[in-house]
Amino acid sequence: MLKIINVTKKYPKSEAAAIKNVNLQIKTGEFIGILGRSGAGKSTLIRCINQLVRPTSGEVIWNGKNITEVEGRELLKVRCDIGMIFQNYNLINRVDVLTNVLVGKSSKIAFWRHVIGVFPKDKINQALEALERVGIKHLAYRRVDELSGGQQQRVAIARVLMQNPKLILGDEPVASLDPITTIMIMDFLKELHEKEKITMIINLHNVELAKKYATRIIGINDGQIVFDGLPEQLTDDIIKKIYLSEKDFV
Ligand SMILES: Nc1ncnc2c1ncn2[C@@H]1O[C@H](COP(=O)(O)OP(=O)(O)OP(=O)(O)O)[C@@H](O)[C@H]1O
Repeated sequence: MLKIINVTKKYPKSEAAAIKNVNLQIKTGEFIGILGRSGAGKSTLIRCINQLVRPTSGEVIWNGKNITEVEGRELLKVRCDIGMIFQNYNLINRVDVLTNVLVGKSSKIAFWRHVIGVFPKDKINQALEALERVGIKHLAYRRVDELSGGQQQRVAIARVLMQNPKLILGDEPVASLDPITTIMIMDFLKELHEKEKITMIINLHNVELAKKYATRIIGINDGQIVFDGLPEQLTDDIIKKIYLSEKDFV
């Protein structure tokens, strides 16, 4: 489904690469938890998958095609297949939940179509259905900035579901949530993964969460993969290998 071949990303003006020669193969139906300390390169890695960050070198093969140079409509199609949820939800504040589900943040045209009231009825019904699936249809006409963090993350998930994604990327989607809401959101992602066979690649700060939900864990340290295995293989020594940096020993 997804192959990451020798991917390196070096941001302009930074001395070191954020990720270095990363190689990964992800199969349909996996639930991947990515672990690593702050700055290890987790966000960069998942953003290289949907091309929000363009790799400096290497290839990202999505369903047989190298997407590192894909642009325009073709890139939009890839981003439809690969939904993404974020720590800060990435919603349009001051507008209602339904509008947020109907339009992506990047889709200004879709936003104006809504403002002038020309969204097709079937799209509205589809959005309401997505909200029902995440359990917040009753909030459809509330402004998103009046909702709790957990409710806002559900709106973001409903928006992604509108795309019928084959893969969902999560960039620390529960990092801003309290423990109970975290479990509710992670349970919901697991349910989507199991019932709808959506592949998940989720960055997580918390080892226990990764062990509980992921079918495979990838550990990144200093831009490189230092562990790739099953949750039960995550021993204390491996956790140290993921979280301790060479700089800690200097
Ligand atoms: N846009 C950018 N420009 C320059 N450097 C960047 C940029 N984004 C990230 N970096 C650097 O790349 C490295 C990896 O960052 P990244 O955000 O991928 O790590 P992370 O593991 O997701 O960290 P966190 O858990 O704190 O979000 C860091 O050294 C960071 O400072």
